Amino acid sequence: MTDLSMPPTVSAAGLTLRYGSTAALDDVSLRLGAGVTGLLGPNGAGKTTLLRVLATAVPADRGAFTVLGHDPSTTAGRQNVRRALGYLPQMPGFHPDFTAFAFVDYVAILKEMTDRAARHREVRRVLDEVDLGDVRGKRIRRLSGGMRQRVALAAALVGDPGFLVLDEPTVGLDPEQRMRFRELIASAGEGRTVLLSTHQTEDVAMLCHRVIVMAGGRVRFEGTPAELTARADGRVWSSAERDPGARAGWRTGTGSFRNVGHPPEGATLVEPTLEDGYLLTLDPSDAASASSSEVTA
Ligand SMILES: Nc1ncnc2c1ncn2[C@@H]1O[C@H](COP(=O)(O)OP(=O)(O)OP(=O)(O)O)[C@@H](O)[C@H]1O
Repeated sequence: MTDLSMPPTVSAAGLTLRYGSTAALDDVSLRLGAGVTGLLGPNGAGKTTLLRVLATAVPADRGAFTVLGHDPSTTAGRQNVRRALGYLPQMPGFHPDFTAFAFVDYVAILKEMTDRAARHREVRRVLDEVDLGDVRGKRIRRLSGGMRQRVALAAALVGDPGFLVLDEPTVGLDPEQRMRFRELIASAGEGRTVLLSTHQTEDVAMLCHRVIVMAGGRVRFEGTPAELTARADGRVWSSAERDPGARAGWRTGTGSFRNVGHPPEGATLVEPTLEDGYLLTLDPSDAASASSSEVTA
């Protein structure tokens, strides 16, 4: 479990990054501890930008952060952050003619593993860890989408980094592959800090200890998945017809409507999901939600 009474492994304060008039990051502060933290937000919320800043791929205009005590504002500190880091970017750029082994080996060379025998042992170890030991000699273009994502995860795991940054790793995977990937992320989160950006609220509900919601470059919520779900307590109800007062409402498989918003007097309340809490947190017209989702950390 993430225990934030322990010193955080990653700590950021006031991160701000603008692209022209767009604030991709607007005064973002956060603390991450061991375990998997989910990062949710709509398209353009700033998730990828935050991950790229924390992975030292792009510098912030303002603000500061540390990873496992290393401060990337100096050259030496940045090098130490990179050594402590595994990064699975949104579009892992692998050459399709590489074999899985050759690609991960290439990443290991970039990670300064100069001893060939030790490096090859490490490449075999991480490929075994993601269950690709049997296909390590196969060319990447002959692997399925799920296997390619596992190759990218293996590359991120080279050197056993203490901080793992995963940018939408389950996008485009079928349910079975996604489930397999969840297992791998969960085991990767044992004893290390993982920040997982995703559009899948299910991923967050099933595997994260903590969740951060971003929108418009700002952190809108930070807490546990149960706390995010609880934001929709008393806000989801069923009805025979679509309730015109609902923020969202749809007919379910049973024929009744499921509504999210402010229920009318006497409504039949139903159990909320994490997705309901997430949607209400994002709703700018929802005053109750907006005020209590303010993050002070
Ligand atoms: N290199 C760039 N140049 C200009 N604008 C950018 C650049 N990178 C990001 N942005 C803008 O910054 C904002 C945040 O983008 P970002 O990719 O971080 O969002 P996101 O939450 O990861 O979105 P998605 O879920 O679609 O990946 C968006 O408005 C985006 O258009």
